[in-house]
This record gives sequence, C-alpha cells and structure tokens, in this order.
Amino acid sequence: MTARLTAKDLACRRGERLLFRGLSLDCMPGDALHVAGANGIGKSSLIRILAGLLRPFAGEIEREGAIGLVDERLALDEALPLGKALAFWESLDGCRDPGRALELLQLRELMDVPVRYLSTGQRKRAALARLLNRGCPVWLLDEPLNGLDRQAQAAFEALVAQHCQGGGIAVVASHQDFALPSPLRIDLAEYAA
Ligand SMILES: Nc1ncnc2c1ncn2[C@@H]1O[C@H](COP(=O)(O)OP(=O)(O)OP(=O)(O)O)[C@@H](O)[C@H]1O
Repeated sequence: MTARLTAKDLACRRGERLLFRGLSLDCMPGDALHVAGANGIGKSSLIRILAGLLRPFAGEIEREGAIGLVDERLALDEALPLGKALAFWESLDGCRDPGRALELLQLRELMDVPVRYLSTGQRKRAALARLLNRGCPVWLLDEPLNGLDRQAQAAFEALVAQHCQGGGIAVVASHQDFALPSPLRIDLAEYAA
C-alpha cells in the first residue's frame, strides 16, 4: 500500500478569521494521527484541506495514495434500501469483498431499510462500510465515532488499527478520545492564530 500525506506550514482562514497557522505534518504508512481540539477550532476545516476540498490560506500539501473521506455527509442514495445503495458503489469502487464490511459493522439486518430511515449511528456505520469497501490507503475521518455506541466504537477503533498495520494512514479529527495504534497527535489549540 503506497501512502504518504505531507503538509507544510498550513494556515486556514474561514470568512474573516484565521483559524490556525504554521501547521505541518508528515504521515507515513502505518501512521495514525489524532487531530484534537475544541468545537469550532478548525478540525473539520483541516480535514477538508487535507482532502483537497478546501484551499489552505497558506502552505503546501502532498498526497500519495487515494483518499477516503468520512464526514457528516453520507454519500448514499437516501431513497434506496441500504443494501442497494451500498451495492451501487461496490461495483464502481471495485470492491472484492463487500460482505466483510457488512459483517464488521453489523449492517446485515439493515440491508432492506431505506437509507433515509437509518438512525444516526446506523448512518455512520454505513459511511464506514463505504470507506472499507473503497480500499483507499489514506483515511481522513472527521468525528468518526459520533453517533456510534460503545461496541461499534471499539469495533471501528480496531478497524483503524488494522488499516494502519496494513500500511495505511489514518488522520482522525475528534474532540473525544480515540484509541489509535500510534501516539501521533496534533492539538489544534497550539496552532491557533
Ligand atoms: N464557510 C465558512 N465561512 C466562515 N466561517 C466558517 C465556514 N465554515 C466554518 N466556519 C467557521 O470556522 C470555524 C471552524 O469550523 P470547523 O468546522 O473547522 O471546526 P471544528 O473544530 O471541526 O468544530 P466541531 O468540533 O464543532 O465540529 C468555526 O468557527 C466555523 O463557524
């Protein structure tokens, strides 16, 4: 798995406010980075910058390997039953073992439920299933534990550890603790402008 995510001297401005500056990181295969900080400090903004969805006010980013982003938006057809909505992407993503994600995230009994009827935690598990099915080496996760019960949280923490052991990278923005396999951590308060 080829993966690398490097950022040099990033600054982020939203509206009239400079949120953070002077932020650099260098993630190699196997690295798991926790981006921590209070509400509104800029965690989601940093994830979007790293994903290439938001232009940094300053700084440079280099990415190697496909990016898998999970945030509060669920990229599944709300009108379809979950099984069909996931299957649409499984073929496009070239997923070879869609059953694995269903098993690991305990989604099997929800296959016939329309996506729009899923609960918050069920929607999050569906988003994580899509992430697993894509097989991207670089995971960018914005508050991935939100809405998950304790059991699902532990299961997902184990999946992130597995991903990193296999040479992947995970960047996890979370205001809560997240059990990660390596102790890398960025506290955004230290880069506040
Ligand atoms: N498009 C925008 N224009 C102006 N300000 C914005 C915009 N989007 C976000 N902001 C502001 O930027 C700040 C950082 O937002 P961001 O969502 O990155 O924070 P966060 O650390 O992820 O917060 P939370 O933990 O609540 O999710 C907030 O004060 C927010 O109001």
